[in-house]
Order: sequence, then C-alpha cells, then structure tokens
Amino acid sequence: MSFEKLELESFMTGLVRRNPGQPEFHQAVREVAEKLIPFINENPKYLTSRILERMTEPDRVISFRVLWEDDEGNVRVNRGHRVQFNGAIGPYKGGLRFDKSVTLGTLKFLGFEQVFKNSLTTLPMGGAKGGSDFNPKGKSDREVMRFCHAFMTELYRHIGKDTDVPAGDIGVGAREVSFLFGQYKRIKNEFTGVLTGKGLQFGGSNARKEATGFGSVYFAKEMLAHRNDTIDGKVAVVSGSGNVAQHTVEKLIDLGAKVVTVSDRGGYLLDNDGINDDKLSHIMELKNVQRASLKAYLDKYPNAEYHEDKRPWEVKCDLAFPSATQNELSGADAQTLVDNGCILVCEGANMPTDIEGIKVFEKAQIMFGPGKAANAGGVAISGLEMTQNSMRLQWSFEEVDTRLQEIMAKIHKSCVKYGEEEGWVDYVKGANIGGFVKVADAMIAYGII
Ligand SMILES: NC(=O)C1=CN([C@@H]2O[C@H](COP(=O)(O)OP(=O)(O)OC[C@H]3O[C@@H](n4cnc5c(N)ncnc54)[C@H](O)[C@@H]3O)[C@@H](O)[C@H]2O)C=CC1
Ligand SMILES: O=C(O)CCC(=O)C(=O)O
Repeated sequence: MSFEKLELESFMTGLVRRNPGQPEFHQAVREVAEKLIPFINENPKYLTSRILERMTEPDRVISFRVLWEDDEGNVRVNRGHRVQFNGAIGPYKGGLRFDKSVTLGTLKFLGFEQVFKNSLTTLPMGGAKGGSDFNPKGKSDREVMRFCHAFMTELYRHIGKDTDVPAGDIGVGAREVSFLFGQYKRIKNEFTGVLTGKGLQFGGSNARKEATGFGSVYFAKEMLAHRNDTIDGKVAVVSGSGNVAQHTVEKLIDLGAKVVTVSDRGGYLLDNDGINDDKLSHIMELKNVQRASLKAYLDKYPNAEYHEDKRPWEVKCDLAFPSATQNELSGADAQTLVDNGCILVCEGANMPTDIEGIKVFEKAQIMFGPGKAANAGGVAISGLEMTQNSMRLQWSFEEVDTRLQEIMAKIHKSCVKYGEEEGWVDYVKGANIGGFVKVADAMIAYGII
C-alpha cells in the first residue's frame, strides 16, 4: 500500500467540502494543519493511518431542541449541541457556551482546539464543546434558570463523570453551572463530578475560577523567562472583562505589571493610571453582579476613558492578552501591536488572533502563546476538579495553584520541545505537535476504530 504525502491546500479543499458554512472550524483546522502536515509527512505511521483526516472528524455531534418559558409566559425555542470531538485519551471534556452567535461550526472549532489543549495539559481528557444560541443578555435569573434546566433535561443522557464532563465558557459561569448541576443531580439522583466549575460548597475546586486567567499569565511568565525577562514593570493590555480577563488582570497586577485596558462588546476601557486591586474589584462588581457596561466605570473613576466600538490593540504596550472571543485581533491589529513595540501576545481566549494576525507575529518573531497552550490552565484545573471529586476531597487554594504553575511550565516545555527554531520559539507549531502526538498515538494503538 502506498500513500501520497499530505498537501495543505488539497487537504483543506476536502475539509471545506465536507463541512460547508463553518468558517471558524476551517480556520482552526488550517492553523493546525499548516504546522502538522510537514511533521506527519515525516512520520509515515501518521500518514498511513490517515490520522489527520480522523482527527478532523468529530466522534459524534449531538443536537437537540431546548424549550423554555420566559417571564411573560411566552414559549421560547433554542437549539443545543454537544460536539464530542475526540475521546482517545480520556472522557470528553470542554465547556458550554451560551451566546446568540453560537452555531455548530463555532462549537466544532472549539471542540477541535480542545482536543489538542487537553492533551497538552498532560491529564487524561478527551476534547468536547457544547452550547446554545440562547442569549443570556437581558434575561432574568429565573429565565436563565429555566433555560439551564431545560438544556440539561436533554443533555443529561449524553454525559457522565466517565463519559463527558462539561464546564463553563462564554455566557456560562458559576450561576449557570449551578443550575445545570442541580438539574443533573435531580434527574439522575446521583452526586458525581459530571460538571466542573461547581461552587466550592458542592464539589468545586479551589482556584478553578481563577485558573484560566492565572494560567495564561503563568504561561507568559514562562515565555519571558525563556528569554531571561520578567513581567515586573511591563505595560499590559487585556481584552474582555469576563472570567478569563478578570483573573488575568488580577495575576498581572500581582506580578508587577501595569494593566491599562479591559474591554466588553461595546468598546474598551483605558485607564492610564493602571488598574489596581480596588479598581478590579469594581470591574468584577459591574460585570458579575450588576451585569453592566464598562462605561459605568467612569462614574467612579472619571480619569479613565471608554472607547466605543474599538478594541484595545491601538494602545501602546509591552504585553497583550486577548481574552474575550475568537477573531478579535486582526492582521492590522497585530501590525499595530508590533509597530508599537509589543514583545509578547498570550491568548487567554480561544483563537482570538486571526490567521493574518498570526502571520504578522511569526514574521516579527515576537513571543506568541496560542490559546490551546496559553489558556489550558482552566481545563487543567477542571481535570483536577474531576480528580478531587473521585477522591471525595478538596485541596487547598495553594495546592491547586502550585499544580497549575507546574502544569503551565510543562506545557511551555512541550511547546519549546516541538517549536524551538533558530533564535526563536514557534509556539504555534510547538503546541500543535505537542498536543497531537499523544492523541494520535492512542488512536493508532486502538486500531481502525
Ligand atoms: N472560562 C474558561 O475557563 C475558559 C475560557 N476560554 C475562552 O476565553 C474567552 C473568554 O471566556 P470567559 O471569560 O469564560 O467568558 P465570559 O462570558 O466570562 O466573558 C466573555 C468576555 O468576552 C467579551 N465578548 C464576548 N463576545 C464578544 C464579542 N463578540 N466582541 C467583543 N467582546 C466579546 C464579553 O464582553 C466578556 O467580557 C473565550 O474565548 C473562551 O472560549 C478559554 C479557556 C477556558
Ligand atoms: O474547564 C473545562 O472543561 C473547559 C474549559 C474550556 O472550555 C476551554 O478550555 O476552552
């Protein structure tokens, strides 16, 4: 039997034909395939087992209707999905996103990324993602509760502590995970670690809330240390003001950076005096409790500015942490960052930089930590929440945080192992190959299944 070597454009043509109308999925696969194909061509066992074709096809996709009633008594219909992308190295694991923009293509891109990310954590977790086009914005707590209960009424039959363990993502935080877990427990009459990101009183892990943001900063710290540099004294811009962004800002302040921006869907907030712990608490109150616009920050801190319909990449900085959503940093934004002297970009969000943006960073050879490595701290601590649930105990914050730092250092090491080039580390290549090998080898070991 002979096998032709893979070629990027013809591989992508086939993938696009098989998955029409899913541009984010195409983009995520292209980014990976570009770095993996040369590696696969040099390692015939991956070629002959058609491993890239297999890894770009989800194990299964589940879609269902979600029916709920709003506060006025109107019947509302949404669509829910769970993409169980790859279960080769452990139970499916990955978050749920509730956002009006969610499509099956969005969840396939996120599930695909999750496979590599979870493998990089060194923990035994397969990759999945799920969610709905439900828009939590402007909904009352009781509407969100009814939606979450209805969503779980369908999802529960497809998940389980050894099968598939969802968690939060955009639009799914502590409140939603609690509603979802409560409904699972009620239907199944069992108390098991079927979701992560749970409240600390009912099976949650210390430091899970902080883990993605802290982990992203720990990854940046490792990248800087590799070049004998530190975070202390650097100016940082952060996008987003949700879970990931908040704890990115917290850890950056802790390590001596001056953080000057956060953002939301309406624009970005610039505080040239630097966001300190008190200001961050206010942002958390605005976002987590009042669910208000960042514009309201100006009522308390009038020296700051809110730039409507703009993104923070025009602000001069040393470090940039895109931590809101996909494709929020374009090629032009990347060029502005580079021209302004930015030396490091660390992705707290999933795929926030588009393909042109990545090319700009590669050309400039700045430190660029792709999401599947840099934001893996969240799912890593979810993995440790599963461990603690199985053991029926709870580790201290310090213990979990220490493990998080160790895991981020290991991920960095793996990226360097596969991505080190002459005078530069290609972290995109390092993360893609580092995440791939373990999953691919497991799939080959199972035979043709
Ligand atoms: N929560 C977690 O543990 C993890 C989250 N991520 C990724 O991090 C990113 C942020 O997630 P979370 O902070 O958890 O969500 P969140 O719902 O707490 O916050 C999302 C933030 O992004 C902003 N945002 C959302 N859509 C936007 C848009 N279209 N344009 C501009 N801003 C927008 C929102 O205003 C908000 O500040 C996502 O890409 C998510 O997939 C990655 C790893 C783990
Ligand atoms: O904690 C988890 O299981 C999921 C985290 C997540 O959705 C992500 O890494 O993008």
